[in-house]
Amino acid sequence: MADFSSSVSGGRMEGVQLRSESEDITSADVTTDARRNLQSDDDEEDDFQTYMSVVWQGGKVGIAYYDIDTTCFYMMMDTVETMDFHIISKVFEQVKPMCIVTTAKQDEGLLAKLKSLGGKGPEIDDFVQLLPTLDFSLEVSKRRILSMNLPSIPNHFTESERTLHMSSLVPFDNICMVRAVGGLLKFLDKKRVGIELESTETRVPILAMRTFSLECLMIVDDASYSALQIFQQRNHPSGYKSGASSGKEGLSLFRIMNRCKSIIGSKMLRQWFMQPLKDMAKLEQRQDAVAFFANPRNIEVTSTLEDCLKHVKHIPRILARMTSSQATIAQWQALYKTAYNATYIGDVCRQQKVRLEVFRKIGEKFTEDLHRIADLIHRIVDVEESTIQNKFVVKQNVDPDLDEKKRTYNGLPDFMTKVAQSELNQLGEEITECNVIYLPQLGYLLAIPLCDSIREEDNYNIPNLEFVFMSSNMVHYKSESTKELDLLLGDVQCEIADQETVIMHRLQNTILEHSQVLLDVMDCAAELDCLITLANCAREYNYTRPQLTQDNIIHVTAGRHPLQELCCSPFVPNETYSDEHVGRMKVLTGPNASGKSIYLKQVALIVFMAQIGSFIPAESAVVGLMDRLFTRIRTLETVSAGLSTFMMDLSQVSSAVNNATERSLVILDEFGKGTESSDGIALLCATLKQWLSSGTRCPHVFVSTHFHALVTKSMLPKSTHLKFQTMEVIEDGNTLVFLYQLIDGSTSHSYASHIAEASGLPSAIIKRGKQVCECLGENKLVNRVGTSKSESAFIKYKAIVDSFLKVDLDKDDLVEYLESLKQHIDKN
Ligand SMILES: Nc1ncnc2c1ncn2[C@@H]1O[C@H](COP(=O)(O)OP(=O)(O)OP(=O)(O)O)[C@@H](O)[C@H]1O
Repeated sequence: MADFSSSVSGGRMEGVQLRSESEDITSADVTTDARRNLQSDDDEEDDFQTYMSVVWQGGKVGIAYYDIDTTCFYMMMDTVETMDFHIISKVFEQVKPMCIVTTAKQDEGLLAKLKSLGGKGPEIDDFVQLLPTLDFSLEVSKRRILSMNLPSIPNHFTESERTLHMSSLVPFDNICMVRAVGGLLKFLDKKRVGIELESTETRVPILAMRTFSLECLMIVDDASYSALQIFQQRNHPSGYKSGASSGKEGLSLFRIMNRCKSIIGSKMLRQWFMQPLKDMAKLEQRQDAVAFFANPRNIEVTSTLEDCLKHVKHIPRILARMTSSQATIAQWQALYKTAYNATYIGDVCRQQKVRLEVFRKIGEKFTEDLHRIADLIHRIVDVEESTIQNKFVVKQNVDPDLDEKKRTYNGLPDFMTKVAQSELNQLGEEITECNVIYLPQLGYLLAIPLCDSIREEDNYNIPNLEFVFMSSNMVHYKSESTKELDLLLGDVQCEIADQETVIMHRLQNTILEHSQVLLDVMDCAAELDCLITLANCAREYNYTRPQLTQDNIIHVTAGRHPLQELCCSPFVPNETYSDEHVGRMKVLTGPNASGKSIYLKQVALIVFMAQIGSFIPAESAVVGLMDRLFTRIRTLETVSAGLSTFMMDLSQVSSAVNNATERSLVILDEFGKGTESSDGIALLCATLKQWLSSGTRCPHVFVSTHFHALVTKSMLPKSTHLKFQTMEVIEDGNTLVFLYQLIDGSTSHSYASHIAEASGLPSAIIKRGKQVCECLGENKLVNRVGTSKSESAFIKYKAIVDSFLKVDLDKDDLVEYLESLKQHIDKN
C-alpha cells in the first residue's frame, strides 16, 4: 500500500507539471534554470544590436538609434557637422550599429563616409540602407512619432494629452533629428526588427525616447583610445564586419579604473570614458562628488551605498521583457531588489547634509513610486514558490478566489488517494493496485498497472470503466468517480494559472506606467556607482583633484602615467607646462627607451582623465578644457589595420593638421619614421612649421622624434611656442643610466647600441654597427668584413678590376687583354 499512495502523489506531479514522465525535470533542475536566468541577467556581455539613422541637412546632423536590447530610442539633437563627419564617426564608435539608415537622396561625401564606417566585411552592401526620401519627410516623421505607443503613456490619455506628452520627450524643433527618428521608425517597422517571429499585429516595442548631445564633448578618435590604452579591446558582435578581433578587455585604463558594483555602473563608466567632456560645470560636479566619496570620513556612507548598488539591475532590459510579458522570475526578483535598494539609496542620499548634484538628483527622482513598486511586488509575487515552479506564482491574501482554488488544489492528493482506494475496492481481486491522476485536457483518470488479466489488447475492457489510453505499462480509464471529479473540480490548475496570469498582467502594467521613474533610478544609480568608483581609484592610486579652467593651459606638477606607474617602480614623475608663455609646442628628443613615449601618453591621459571628471595621477594640476585629442602613436593594431603603417600615420596627422584648434591636444610619437628618413623629416618639419606659423592658433603639440637634424640643423623656425626637451641620461663609460627626468634641451644621440646591448644582441654585431656608424660619421670608407671565402673572392675581383683600370684603351689591344684575362681566370 505504501507503493500505492506514492503513485497517487506521482500522478499529481504529472498533472501539475504538464509533462510526460520522459520529460521530467527535477526541482534541482528548476533551480538551476532559475539560477541561469539570474545569471543571464547579470551577464556583462554587451549582446546589443543597434540600428542607427542619420540625416545631414544645412550643415547640421541629426542622429537616432534604436537599441534592441533595451528597446529604447536615442536621439541626438541637431549638431553642426563638418565635411570630416567627426560627429557621425563619434556616435558610430559608441553605438556600433548593425546598419545605418539614411535617405536615398544623399550627399556623396556622407555616403562614402557611412560606407567606410561599415568596414570591409562581406555585409558591407547591407550596412548602409537607403530609404526613399519620403520616409524621412518632416511631416510624415512627426506623425509617425506622435502615433508611437510608449508604455509610460497611460491608456486613458486623450489625443491632445498624448501629443503634449510626446512633445515633452521629443524636441520637435530639431528638424534633422525628427527626420532621422521618422526614417528609423519606418525602417524598424518594415524590417520588423526584434519581432521577426511575432504575429503581424505586434509592433516593434519602444520603451522610452531619450535625447543625447555631443556638443559638450571632447572628441577622441578610436585609434587614440587604443594607442593610449584607455580601452584595450572592445567587444562587439559586429566586430566581424571590420575584421576586428573580439575579446576581453586587456590591461587598460578602463580596466584598472572600473570598480563599479553594478553592470549599469560599468556601462555608464564606459560611456563616460567614451565621452570626455568640456563642460566645466558638469565636470566640477563630478569632482565634488569624487572628493566627497574619497574622503575617509565618509567611508561608511560610501560603503552603504555600494552595498545597495550591487542590487540595482539593468532595468530597461527587464521592462522590455515585461512589455511582451516575458519577464522571468529572476527578472521580477531583480526588479524588486532594484526598487527596494533604490528606496534605501534615496533615503541615505536625502540624509546627507553636503550639497552634491548627484544627491539632489537622487533625492528628487527616487520618489514614493519606487517604494510602492517594491511593496506591490513584495505583496504579490511569491518568489520562492515561483522559483520552484519556474512560473509566476501569486502570494496568499492577494485574491480570495485564487486562494480558495489553491486550497482545493492542494487538498487534491489526499482526496484522490481516497477516491483511488474506493475504486480499488470495487475492482476484481486480480487488480492489486491503482491510482487517480490528473492530466490537462483529459481530466481525472484511473491508472491501473498492466496485469495478467488485462495483458491482452482486447482485454483492456473492465466492466464499468471506460478505456482511454495505455502508456508505460499503465492503462488509463474513466470511471464514474473520475467523471464526477471532472465536474466537481474541473481544470482547477489551469484556472489558477489563468488567474495568476491576469494578476501578473495588471502588476506589469502598473510597473510599466512608472517606467520613467525606474529609468531615472537606473541612470542616477549608475552615475552614483561611477562617482564612487572614481573616488575609490583616487584613494587607492593616490590621484589628486585637478583644477579645471577655461584658460588655454596645461600645467601639471609631478605627473605620472596611470598604467606605467603600476608596472615599474619607482616611477619618475614629470612636469608638463604648455601655455602661451612657455610655448605650446614641445619637441622631445632622447635616447631610445629613455621614456619619451610614456611621457607623451602620460600628458594625454592626464588631460583625458581630468575631462571625464576623474582625479589624476599628479601632485597638482591646472587643466584647460580641450576640444579634441589627436594622437599619432604606433600600436600593434595599426600594423594590422589593412592600411600601410605609413598611410595610417599620414591619415592621423592630416586629420590633426586639418582640424586641430588652439584648444586641441596633439601627440605625435615618432611621426615620419615609417618612410625614407629624408622624406620623414621633411614631412614632420613641414607639419610642425604649419602649426608654428598659425601663431596663437597653435594647438598644444607634444612631439617625440629621433630626427636629431631637426635640432642640430635648426630646421624649425625660432618661435616662442617652440621648446626642445629631452630625457635626462647619464653616460658612465660604457653604460647608460636612464633617469626618466624631463629637462629642457636636446640630444644628438640615440644611444641605440646601449639599448641593443641591454636587449642581448651579440656584441660582435654591436661592435660592427658602431664601426660603420663612426666611418659614416667621419665620411671614411667602410672596411669590408666577412667570411674567408668572401674575403678571397673580394681580393680576386679587386685584382681584375685593378688590372682593367690599368688598360689604356688608346694604346693597348683590348682583345688581347681580354684573352689574357680569360686565361688568368681559367687558371685560377
Ligand atoms: N617616468 C618613468 N619612470 C620610470 N620608468 C620609466 C619612465 N618612463 C619610461 N620608463 C621605462 O622606460 C621604458 C621605455 O620607455 P619609452 O617606451 O617611453 O621609451 P622611448 O624613449 O619612447 O623609446 P623609443 O625611442 O625607443 O621608442 C618603459 O617601458 C618604462 O619601463
